[in-house]
Amino acid sequence: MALAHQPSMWDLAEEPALTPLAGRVRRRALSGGAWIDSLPGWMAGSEAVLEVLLGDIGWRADRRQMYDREVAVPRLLRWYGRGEALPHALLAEARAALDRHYRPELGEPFVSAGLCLYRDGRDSVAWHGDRLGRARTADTMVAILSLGAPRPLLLRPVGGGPSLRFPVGHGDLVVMGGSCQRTWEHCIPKTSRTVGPRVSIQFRPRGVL
Ligand SMILES: O=C(O)CCC(=O)C(=O)O
Ligand SMILES: [Fe+2]
Repeated sequence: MALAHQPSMWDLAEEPALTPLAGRVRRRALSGGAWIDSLPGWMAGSEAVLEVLLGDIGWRADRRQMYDREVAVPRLLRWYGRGEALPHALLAEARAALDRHYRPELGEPFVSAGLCLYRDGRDSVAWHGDRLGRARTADTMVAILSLGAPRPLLLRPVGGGPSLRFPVGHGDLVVMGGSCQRTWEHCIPKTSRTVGPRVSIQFRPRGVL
């Protein structure tokens, strides 16, 4: 894929590696039984992993019906279901590390990995909760590893209220938990700034979409 991509000075030199989660993840309680965990720079040297993901891993340009016309989804997608090999060994390690850290609280493993590629500032995801599946009625977790150019992940309570802003890129981790998918919404807004590509990897338990 021919994407103008300027490797970042941040993490070019390092070998990619995950840093520990225990004792370093910070939790912020939100209203309505939701919470968000964050660990900036969870994956060090993530530029090398980004390079692999920006290659030909089967990215799909989806289209969806909007009223009477079909429009392009403004980002590329690649979905990895249970048992499907992930495109970089460190992503499998990331899922295993999340599983070890969160299993006592979550009670089940993270199984799927949904990848989104935001090619530039025109790519985005509109306000939504991941509540097509079980998260519509039950508490769960969605863990997001972000690689590449930071973009703000915004969260706001369903029904309105001020939004929170988490800039995510370069190996940062955020985990949305508790009732977050049904009592809060999240989005990645478009920006007119010049930004490089960002890839987000969302790890979800079975039946959470
Ligand atoms: O890019 C992100 O970090 C968020 C993506 C997202 O919310 C989704 O695919 O459901
Ligand atoms: Fe989402």
